[in-house]
Amino acid sequence: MTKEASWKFADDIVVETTQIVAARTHAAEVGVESVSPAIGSQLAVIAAAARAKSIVEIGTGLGVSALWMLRGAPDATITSIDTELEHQQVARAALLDAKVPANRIRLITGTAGDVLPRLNESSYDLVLVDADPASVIEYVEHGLRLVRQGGTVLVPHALWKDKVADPAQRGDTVGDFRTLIAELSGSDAVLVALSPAGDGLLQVTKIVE
Ligand SMILES: C[S@@+](CC[C@H](N)C(=O)[O-])C[C@H]1O[C@@H](n2cnc3c(N)ncnc32)[C@H](O)[C@@H]1O
Repeated sequence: MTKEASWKFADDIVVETTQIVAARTHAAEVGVESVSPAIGSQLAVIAAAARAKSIVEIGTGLGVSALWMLRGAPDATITSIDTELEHQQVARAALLDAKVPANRIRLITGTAGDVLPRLNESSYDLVLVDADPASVIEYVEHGLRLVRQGGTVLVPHALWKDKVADPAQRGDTVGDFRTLIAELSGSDAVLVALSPAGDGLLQVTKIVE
């Protein structure tokens, strides 16, 4: 068996809810890349294990990652940022359809770079970083400011289409992911794990305030 077969297996065994399947289909139709089923299920497990009550999501998309995180942490409030109002309208409908109470869904339409500085520091259990990859380092810095001690920043696509691990690959996004992973891995302020499922999931838990 190849690694590809194992990754396909990890995606294929996941059972998604009807709302997640619908959101994923809708996202594909409008060309938005949702987290894979294997990553989504991992997000749910992390959210559940953290007993997350407050989540920030950078990059709502059509709601796939939000639906997964709230499946793991059904009591959580999600604050999700996206530049596209149409994406968020579909995501809100999907979350409501999944019985997430309206008062726990806070969707902010805007640029993450403008919105993140306005959020309170050390106030969130989880921050998911999944918007424009050119700003991933900036968003993770914000994420680590926003999570409480013991909180976790999650970065899907951290292996960026298998390019991060390939020394022959160059480019700003690849370089930024390499820098991010290397710098965080050498930091005493966080615990870091890089899961190779899907397109990679970087998990960064803040252990020092
Ligand atoms: C990869 S998609 C998010 C997918 C979503 N997390 C999921 O798995 O269902 C990236 C989203 O980030 C949004 N986006 C791009 N640049 C942004 C920015 N500067 N600030 C906020 N959102 C941004 C896009 O509109 C898009 O909906």
